[in-house]
Amino acid sequence: MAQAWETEFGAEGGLFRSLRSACAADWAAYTWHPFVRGLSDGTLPLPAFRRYLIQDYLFLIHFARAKALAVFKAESVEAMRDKAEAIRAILAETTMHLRYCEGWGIAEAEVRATPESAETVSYTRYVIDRGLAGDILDLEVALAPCTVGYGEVALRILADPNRRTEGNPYQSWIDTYADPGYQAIAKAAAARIDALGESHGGQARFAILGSTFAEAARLEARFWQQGLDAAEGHMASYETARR
Ligand SMILES: Cc1ncc(CN)c(N)n1
Repeated sequence: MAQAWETEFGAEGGLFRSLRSACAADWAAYTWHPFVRGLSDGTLPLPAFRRYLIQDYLFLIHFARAKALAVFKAESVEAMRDKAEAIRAILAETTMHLRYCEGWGIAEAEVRATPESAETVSYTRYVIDRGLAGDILDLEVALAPCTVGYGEVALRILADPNRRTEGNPYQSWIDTYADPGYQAIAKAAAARIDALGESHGGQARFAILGSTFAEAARLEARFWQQGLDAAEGHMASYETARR
């Protein structure tokens, strides 16, 4: 039987699912990364999460810029309106980040002053570049692994038999992406890829679109990995526990 996250996003035969299955190994490495499994069972070392979360705040600011580019490149006024709403949602997402940081005694000004990591720069600027060089479909395909992937990550966590539900320090992170509001955004992003695939020649452009999508999925996996790498001193016992 298919898992919930396999059927929840995009339509059967649509461009989103074709892109996801064309890079199945990269996609699985992203959406069920050891970092994600550590969020689920609550064993992720806190320094790994802290590093990730601060960089993710910076990531979201640049992602909002990429979405603003999607307003510029939009094919219709309706699409512009939807994207404007998506920008509002992505900036609202950062409130969760700031709540965690506040709990650690880290003020927003300090988060903003943190230098971007190579992983943050490479992922965000890659997406912006795909949008600048291409059309709205190239850009939306580069954006989709972010928006849809976290929807899938949350569903995988909810279905995880090892999930820690009591006293999980990462519960509010999980709640943010399992929330019906976020899930609806993720579904709409996958549906948009399907629709643009139809209207903008997705099949004829599949080779380049597939490589953009797979690259973004790999950049997502590296984004988690930077958290684990930053917590190296704490990692030996974590990795032993994961085996
Ligand atoms: C790196 C990354 N990818 C996706 C998301 C979900 N918007 C996020 N917050 N950060």
